[in-house]
Amino acid sequence: MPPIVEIRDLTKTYASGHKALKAASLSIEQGEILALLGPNGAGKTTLISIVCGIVTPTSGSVAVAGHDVLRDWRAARTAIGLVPQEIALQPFDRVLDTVAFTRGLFGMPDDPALTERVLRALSLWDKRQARITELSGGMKRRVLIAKALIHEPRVLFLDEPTAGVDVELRREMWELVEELRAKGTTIILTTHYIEEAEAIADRIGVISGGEILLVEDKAKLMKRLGRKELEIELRAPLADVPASLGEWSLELSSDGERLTYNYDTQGERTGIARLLSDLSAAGIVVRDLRTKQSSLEEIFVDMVKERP
Ligand SMILES: Nc1ncnc2c1ncn2[C@@H]1O[C@H](COP(=O)(O)OP(=O)(O)OP(=O)(O)O)[C@@H](O)[C@H]1O
Repeated sequence: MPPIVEIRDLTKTYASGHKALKAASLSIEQGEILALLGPNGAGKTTLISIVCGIVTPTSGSVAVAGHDVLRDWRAARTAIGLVPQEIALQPFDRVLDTVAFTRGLFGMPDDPALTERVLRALSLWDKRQARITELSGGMKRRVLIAKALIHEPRVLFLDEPTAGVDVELRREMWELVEELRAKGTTIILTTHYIEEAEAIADRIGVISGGEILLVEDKAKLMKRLGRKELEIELRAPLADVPASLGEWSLELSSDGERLTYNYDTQGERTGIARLLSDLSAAGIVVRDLRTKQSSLEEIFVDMVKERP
């Protein structure tokens, strides 16, 4: 199946001269949940805004459900729902009208049964006659989601859906995202919360300084997260790693006093017992051992730190 969203060599230079995106490319498969992780100012909102037709790209192309977002913008827009970061709602409108009106904006006839389904799914049905101003922040955010879903988009963009929301509501949102995906909706969310990406995404994309640094299957990334380091402190410094230990791919510190062994915690065996016996057979005396696990957070921070 062709990707539902195809982003190719997308760049955006704002009028200020700021390069918010530098040749970003990304393919999003139908039915997946992709989390875009990145620090403030990385270019996440710019990327989403271009896909949704709110910002014009400087160069590159984006197609949604096979429709170019510039040439064929109407068809592309119909395939997309966007839940923006900022809560922008008319304070005195009623919940039901706000949501139903949005469907009209897409040139679609009113569908009271669908409106009820969407509002019920978001626990807003009891509040349908409330004015926006009478709602809590979390409820307002759910109204934004209802507005984004009411024209039955195939792709839903959530720009930091749980920023400033309490833990309980955050979990409710995650469940909702999972339900939508089960119905076949493709979901792209941006987030600062690594645990959010871990909890719900199928794939994780890391963006920093306008570049997509990595897009990887979460399970694979978790495997990488599962890597551990064993630091072996030696009684006497080594000039080189002996050839008999070649199979272990050990790294020797520049002062020759430490060896580092990387291993996969999810593998059946770590090999540490055999490594220690091989070290002893090579006449190497170990003074101390330390293990260190790299977390997704560390991987993320390291990747992002290397960029300007
Ligand atoms: N309209 C604009 N004019 C000029 N610069 C802009 C404009 N919009 C965004 N930028 C700049 O582009 C860069 C990327 O911004 P963007 O909002 O895409 O980042 P982000 O990854 O969504 O950040 P955050 O996590 O803070 O929401 C930032 O440096 C921002 O200041």
